[in-house]
Amino acid sequence: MSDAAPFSSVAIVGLGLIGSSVARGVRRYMPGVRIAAYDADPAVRDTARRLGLADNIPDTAAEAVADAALVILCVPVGAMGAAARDLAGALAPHALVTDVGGSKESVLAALRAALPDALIVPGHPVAGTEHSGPEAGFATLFRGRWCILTPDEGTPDAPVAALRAFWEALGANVELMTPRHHDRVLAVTSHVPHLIAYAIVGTASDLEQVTESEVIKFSAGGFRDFTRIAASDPVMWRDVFLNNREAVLEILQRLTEDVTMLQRAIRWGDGDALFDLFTRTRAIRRSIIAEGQDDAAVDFGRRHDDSA
Ligand SMILES: NC(=O)c1ccc[n+]([C@@H]2O[C@H](COP(=O)([O-])OP(=O)(O)OC[C@H]3O[C@@H](n4cnc5c(N)ncnc54)[C@H](O)[C@@H]3O)[C@@H](O)[C@H]2O)c1
Ligand SMILES: O=C(O)C(=O)C[C@]1(C(=O)O)C=C[C@@H](O)C=C1
Repeated sequence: MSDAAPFSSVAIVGLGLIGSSVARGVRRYMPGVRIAAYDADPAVRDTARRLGLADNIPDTAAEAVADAALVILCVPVGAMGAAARDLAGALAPHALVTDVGGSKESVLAALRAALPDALIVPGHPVAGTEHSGPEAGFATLFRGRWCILTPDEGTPDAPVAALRAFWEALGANVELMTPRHHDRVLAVTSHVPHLIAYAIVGTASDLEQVTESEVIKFSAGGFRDFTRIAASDPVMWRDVFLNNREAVLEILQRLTEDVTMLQRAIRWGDGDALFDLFTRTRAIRRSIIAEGQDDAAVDFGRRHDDSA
């Protein structure tokens, strides 16, 4: 185990974009930490073995987690319960169980129900791409990104500190919040934006007056950016919406009111209302960049820079 590594052995369950990025990150930033991994899909296990993502990739989840000090569930949020049930009775004593799911309240409930005696500290690295699968991951995915942990109030400090140190070793900045607050924040910053992208790309492809070839031909700029988001994994996003229903519906209601306001401004030629809103939104974009959080370009560089 390297000096900095907070866990001597980790088991990763689910070897898609996020699981394979964690595996690559552990190899690069915590050399010496033993990695075991499992994926329910045999083809993914084969690919992961070929890529050398872990020291051991057995054919059952129970074997993968048997000796792990940290178990990280990296499966779609709707599969968390099933993945956790596969581990029941197989966890090492004192193992810490965490996850990377994009919604937290329902995931925590599913993990608790499946593993009532386990020490669980849920997590969510707010970093990703529109790609999925074991070949899409890269070691630097979490660098400079936030990772949100949502421990219970009663959780002892030591495991939370160890998990914080783990994500920091992968390059992330860590913040703690309640699962409920997480779900409300992410509904605004991630979930509804994805829904809007899915909706506009679906609308464009349904338009009768504009042919599909025109949509493709003229998809520069704005629409093209939406198509990147709308190419994100259908299973992952179906599960996120079904598991963060309440917060997403609340934000959608607010959005609908704001869109109606814009409709009215356009109809009545209220240029000031449009100008004021667009000025405010431009300022938000600029403050995100000033905080170093915009990095389509940086990310592109990272992915191409990443030899792992
Ligand atoms: N993609 C992103 O941008 C992103 C970012 C942050 C967090 N997340 C979260 O990470 C999780 C994984 O997302 P991803 O993008 O890596 O998805 P992915 O589709 O790339 O990988 C998911 C993997 O989980 C496996 N799997 C499904 N059910 C399983 C089970 N019961 N047991 C074992 N393996 C199982 C699948 O075979 C697949 O290989 C999701 O919960 C998602 O919300 C995703
Ligand atoms: O950059 C992207 O492609 C993402 O969609 C990443 C993104 C996000 O919305 O910011 C997507 C889902 C997550 O759970 C966390 C991060």
